[in-house]
Amino acid sequence: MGILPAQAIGELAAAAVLTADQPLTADQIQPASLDLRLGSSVARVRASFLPGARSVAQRLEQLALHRFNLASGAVLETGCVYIAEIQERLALPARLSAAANPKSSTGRLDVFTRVITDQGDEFDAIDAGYHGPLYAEISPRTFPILVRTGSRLSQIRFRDGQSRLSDAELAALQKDLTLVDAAAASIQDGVAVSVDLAGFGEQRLVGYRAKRFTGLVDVDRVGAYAISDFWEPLHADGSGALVLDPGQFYILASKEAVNVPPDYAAEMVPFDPLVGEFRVHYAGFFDPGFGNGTGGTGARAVLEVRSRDVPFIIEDGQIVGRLVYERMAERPASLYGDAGSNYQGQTLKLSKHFRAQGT
Ligand SMILES: Nc1ccn([C@H]2C[C@H](O)[C@@H](COP(=O)(O)OP(=O)(O)OP(=O)(O)O)O2)c(=O)n1
Repeated sequence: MGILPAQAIGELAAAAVLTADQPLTADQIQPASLDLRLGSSVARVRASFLPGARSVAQRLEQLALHRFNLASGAVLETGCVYIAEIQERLALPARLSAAANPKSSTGRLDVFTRVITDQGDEFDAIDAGYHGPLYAEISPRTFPILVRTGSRLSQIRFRDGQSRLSDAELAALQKDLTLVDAAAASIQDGVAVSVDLAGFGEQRLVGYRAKRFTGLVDVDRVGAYAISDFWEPLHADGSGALVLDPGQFYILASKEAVNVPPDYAAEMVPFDPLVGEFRVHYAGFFDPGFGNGTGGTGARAVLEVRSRDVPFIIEDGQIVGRLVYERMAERPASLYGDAGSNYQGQTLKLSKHFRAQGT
C-alpha cells in the first residue's frame, strides 16, 4: 500500500502497465513520480472540458478549432487552451490509481496544466484500473511558451490503495522527524503552510511579480533567461503585508522549511477558506527526500500566487496551504536531492529557466 517509488515505476514499464512509442528515459523517473512527455499532436480548443461519457478524441472532433504538430516545436499563447497528446499510455490493474500534477517548473512559469483521460470526470485524477491514453490541457497564463514533442510539463504518481496519514499520525511524525520547522505546527487535515513576507537576505526579497508582454520561454532551456526580463523583484516594506493585484502572478515562499522524510511523499493543497480570494500554487507534489539532507534546515516551499477578481492583502505568516503526507509503498532507491535536482535547499527560487542576475 502506498505511493509507488522509482523502482516500482520502472517495473510498471517492464510489465506494460505503462507504455509509450518511445521507450521511457531514465531521467523521467523521479523518486515518487514519472514525468509525462508531450506527444506530437495538439489541438487548440475554445474552452476547457471534461470528457464525461465520451473519449477525449471524440470531444476533440467537436471542440478542436485547429490542430498542429509539435515535432519541430510550437508556441502556446497566453489565454488560450490547448489539448496535447501525451506519449505515455496506461493499462492500470484494478488496485492501482494515479494522480497527476504540473511539475514544479511548470507551476513556477504560471502554465496551467491538467491531465485528462477518456471518460474522465475529474482533472488530474486517474481511476484505478484505467486503460487508455492521457492528454494534457495546457493554458499559459503569463508567459507564452515554446514546447515540442518530448517536453515535460506534468508528472504522475501511482497509488496502490490509500495511504494518507491521519492528523494524529502527522502529529507523531512532526514530533519525531520535524515535517515543518514551525514552533507550533498547526495540524488539521494536513500540516499548515504559511507565507513569508519578512523577506530573505540583506535586500529583504519577498518574492517576484511576473512582467506582462514578455518574450517566450522555451520550457526545455535551463538557465537561459535573465530574471529582469520576466520578473520584478518585491522587497519587504516593513508593513508585513503584500497587496496582490488581480490578474498578476506572484512567486512567494513559505515561512516554514519543509521536510519530506524518505518513506513519505507529500502534496500541497489549497487552504480552503481562501479558495475564493486567491489561488496558491498549481504544482503540489513534494518528493521523498525534499528538504532532507540540508543540515536540518529543510527547504522552503514555493508558492505560486494569483489574486482573483479584487485586490487582496496577504499578511506575513498567513496560512495559505496544507501539506498532506502519504506513505510510500517502499523507500525509493534514490531520493530528491541525490542528483540533478533543481530545487533542493531552496529559499526563494524561480523556475530553472531563469539565471541569477549577472551570471
Ligand atoms: N509548490 C511547490 C512544489 C514543489 N516544490 C518542490 C518539491 C519537489 O520535490 C521539488 C521538485 O518538484 P518537481 O519534481 O515537480 O520539479 P521539477 O521536475 O520541475 O524539477 P526537478 O528538475 O528539480 O525535479 O520542488 C516546491 O518547493 N514548491
